[in-house]
Amino acid sequence: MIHLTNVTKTFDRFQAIRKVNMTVQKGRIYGLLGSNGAGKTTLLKMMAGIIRPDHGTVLIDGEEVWENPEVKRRIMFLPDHVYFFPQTTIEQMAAFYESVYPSFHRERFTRLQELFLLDPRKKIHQFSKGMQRQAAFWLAFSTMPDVLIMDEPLDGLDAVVRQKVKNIIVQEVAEREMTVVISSHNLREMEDLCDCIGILHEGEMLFEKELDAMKTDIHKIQVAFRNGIPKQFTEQLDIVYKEQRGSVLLLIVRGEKQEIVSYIKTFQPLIFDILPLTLEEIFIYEMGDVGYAIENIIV
Ligand SMILES: Nc1ncnc2c1ncn2[C@@H]1O[C@H](COP(=O)(O)OP(=O)(O)OP(=O)(O)O)[C@@H](O)[C@H]1O
Repeated sequence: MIHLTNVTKTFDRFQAIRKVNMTVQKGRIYGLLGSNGAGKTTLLKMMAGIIRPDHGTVLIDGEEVWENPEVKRRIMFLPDHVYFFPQTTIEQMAAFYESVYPSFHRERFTRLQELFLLDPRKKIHQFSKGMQRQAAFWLAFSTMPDVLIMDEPLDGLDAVVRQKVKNIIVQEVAEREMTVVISSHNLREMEDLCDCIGILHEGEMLFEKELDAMKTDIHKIQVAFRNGIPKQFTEQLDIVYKEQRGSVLLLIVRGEKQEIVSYIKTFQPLIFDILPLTLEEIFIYEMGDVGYAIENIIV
């Protein structure tokens, strides 16, 4: 389990992370979302023991990560820009990983070659960007990490490789309860992959929730009435966003679906649709709630 308590990080005088609490259960896939500059990379680097927090604790299975080689051997961090030693081949990097990570699995490394289709004897800097990222995944999966932390990891991979990588992640989580933290701006992909979502904004955790619970708690509603919108109609709704288009009222509403349906039906609407929100829409409206401009974004 990963557990962050009151984590704060300041660069010069700029507070990039403010009192963040975050929990990732073992064997779960946690999606860390946030606007540009929200602090995702900074937070992931603290989780991986690369940056030291100014205050607060970052624990993995109860142990502090910072300057703790025992814990760090069980973690694999994939940064947004992958790095290899200059002039090395995948095979040479594998030998290095083998010397550093006791869990490195030689057989698995050989087996994964069928999936990644890269020449392990070729210098990595001669590969394309996407191929270098594939090499990073190949090496990472070969170390059999207990905790995999990834910063926008699938960017630059083609659709086939993306699917292969996602399949391996899901399989590793199911088979040996690997714990995964992943940051991405591709919310559709996160929606498929993650069990739990945390939204970071200006260095603060807005909220973290199970994805399923998040989706059953917020709804998109289209409603129209024969003689215009009744006066008290919106009074008892927890409205996140409201827009009127002609006679149709578009609403984003929080709450339990059945209660909302029963309430709206008492006003005998002419048109009434209630739809779940995608993760992308939830993100947009949650960000709207904290002052991100979201006018005319509804579809
Ligand atoms: N080494 C550093 N020195 C000074 N400021 C930094 C440093 N690293 C990050 N920051 C600042 O901290 C804030 C958070 O940056 P971070 O890279 O963590 O954001 P992010 O959520 O990963 O953004 P993006 O989605 O754009 O990649 C930004 O304002 C950034 O300028």
